[in-house]
Amino acid sequence: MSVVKIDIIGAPTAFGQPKLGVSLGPDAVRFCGLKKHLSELGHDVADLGNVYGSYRPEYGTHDIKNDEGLINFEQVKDFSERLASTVEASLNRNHFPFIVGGDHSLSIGSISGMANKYNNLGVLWIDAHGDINNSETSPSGNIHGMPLGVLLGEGSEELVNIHHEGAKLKHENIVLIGVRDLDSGEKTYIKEHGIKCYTMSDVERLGLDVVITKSLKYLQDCDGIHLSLDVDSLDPLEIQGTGTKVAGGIFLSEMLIGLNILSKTELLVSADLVEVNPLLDDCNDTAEKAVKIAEYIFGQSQL
Ligand SMILES: NC(=[NH2+])NCCC[C@H](N)C(=O)O
Ligand SMILES: [Mn+2]
Ligand SMILES: [Mn+2]
Repeated sequence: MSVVKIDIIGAPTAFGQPKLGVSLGPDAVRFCGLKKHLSELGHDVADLGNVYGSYRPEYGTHDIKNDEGLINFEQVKDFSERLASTVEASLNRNHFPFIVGGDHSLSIGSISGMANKYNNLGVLWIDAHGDINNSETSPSGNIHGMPLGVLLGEGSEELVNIHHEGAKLKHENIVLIGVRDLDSGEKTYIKEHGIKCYTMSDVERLGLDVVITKSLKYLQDCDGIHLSLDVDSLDPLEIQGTGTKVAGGIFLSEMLIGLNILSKTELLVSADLVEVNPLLDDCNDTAEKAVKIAEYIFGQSQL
């Protein structure tokens, strides 16, 4: 990757899911030297601090469901608006917004913030989950299981219209990678809309390097690519500190091979790194690994 101006944007939201601690993710990752490590790769790195909405996640409000069954709806909406504005401002300075979470509902805000500049944005979604539910298909009401659904224009209109009206992504511009725990409504949705999907079995069969190479080819006509990486895509044997672990995931060594390939494309314009929860972690080990992942996104290599 050529040298970029990286804006680290902390997105300490926890409203998209029920477990305390994920709002501490951005600081846990900072404590492992995120800024220093990215700077050592030659990039010009600024840490913009954390984005806060009007509600503070550490006080915990995981009990309010709206009429559509969405939990913490007002909080997620409010946070997403703020994050979208911060991301857009970063883009307007021609910087690379690097959003560190926080739960995965934050991608509603981050990707909405990209959509004014990129009207043909590609997304690589590396995750154990599809996060493509909507108010109808969600088994839980947790909005971190719905960001892709929202960005594709499904479900709650108020969430769909965040930052500006309408869907922010096209079905043909999304690639799901490493998924192994899809809800039945998600499976139907993916098939009906022909969404490109490399399941965990595909990753095992082909290798993550081949999967990423194929994905980049598939997205080659996009005007930019956003990476959204949920740390629960990794195997729980290596990643303790995250809220919805699923066995049989990607190992860190393989993730780094894939990211090394990704880092070579000039189309990569923004990224989210989400779901690090230090309260579920073992001595901040997951945050350490998240920093390693961040380094490889920005061009680190073993030699
Ligand atoms: N970003 C995540 N970890 N998402 C987990 C989602 C789990 C489940 N599919 C749900 O919708 O509730
Ligand atoms: Mn996940
Ligand atoms: Mn996710």
